[in-house]
Amino acid sequence: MEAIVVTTEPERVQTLSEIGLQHVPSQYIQPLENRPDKSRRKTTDSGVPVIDLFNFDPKHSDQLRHELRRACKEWGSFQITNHGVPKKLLDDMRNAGRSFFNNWSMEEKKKYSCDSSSAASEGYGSRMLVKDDSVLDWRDYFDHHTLPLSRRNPNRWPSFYRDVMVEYSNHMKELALKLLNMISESLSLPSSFIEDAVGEIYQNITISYYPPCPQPDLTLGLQSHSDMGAITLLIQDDVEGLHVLKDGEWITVQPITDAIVVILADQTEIITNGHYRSSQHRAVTNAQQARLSVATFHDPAKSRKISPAAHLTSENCPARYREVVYGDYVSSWYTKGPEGKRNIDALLL
Ligand SMILES: O=C(O)CCC(=O)C(=O)O
Ligand SMILES: [Fe+2]
Repeated sequence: MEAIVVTTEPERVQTLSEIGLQHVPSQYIQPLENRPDKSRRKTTDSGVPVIDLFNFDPKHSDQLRHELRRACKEWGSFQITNHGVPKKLLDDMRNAGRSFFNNWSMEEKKKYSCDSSSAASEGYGSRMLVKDDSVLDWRDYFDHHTLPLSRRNPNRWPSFYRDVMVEYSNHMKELALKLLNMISESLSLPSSFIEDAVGEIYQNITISYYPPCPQPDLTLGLQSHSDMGAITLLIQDDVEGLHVLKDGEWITVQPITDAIVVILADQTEIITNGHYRSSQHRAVTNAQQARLSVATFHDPAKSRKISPAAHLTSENCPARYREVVYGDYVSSWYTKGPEGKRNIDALLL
């Protein structure tokens, strides 16, 4: 007998927030061990590294490779300044997201709804995973398929920000490739090594909107995970909420208006044979203010095979990860859920 699948449109978190609930619905309550526990959160110590890129001036490249090496080894995430992306473009992108989430009616927004029954579908949604027994994130988002051009269809995006999105996509791709090249060099690999291993870049841009939450201590804006692809470039507004895990402690990534947060993702960990680790991160909520971030993901094609660089393996340092077809990795992430870094751990030899 064929199963009957009821696909009711899921509730948007913004609606729950705006009707003024005192208590969040039970599906949003995290198990005790995942709740943001303030006593375990360091805020005073040195935060994630902030690296000045000096607009890629070759005068600074030795120093830069050194700083990148440290940040990638010890953190897997860092902030960059003087990255060459116009500050106005960062603001335009944030303002585009704010206008959509704050100024559009729910009816207008829902015209752009993603297909909630399939993973990673483009558009406006709330639920990230396909499985429906997982705790829900206190987040709404709008995902855009931006690259390669064959999967870009700006008609699926609100017309008022199409030009901004295209310009932002171009700048982020260029920056991501420059960073991957420097990251390769920082491991004494040929400069294009990671870029070549990843192949054609698949880029998605996700605007995340975290409405105020009446019970921030019980919920997460986005559960703990590492990103699946190669490298993520993220901008946030001035509301704190992004945490990265470092030596068992959750560290707040302090908002810096003109900086871009770089997050190494799982395929970079595999390619570098674990010399560089992907960063485990999460977003928390707060009761007062909505928070907005824009994450740009750079991933391999689904058919791409990813494996550790031969240069980084030897008799003393054998390959630590099994080769994986990227599309299989993505399917397992969406069906099992990220649960921290469980997916990449499953590839460990
Ligand atoms: O909103 C944030 O700061 C984090 C977003 C994120 O980690 C993601 O979309 O993968
Ligand atoms: Fe992420």
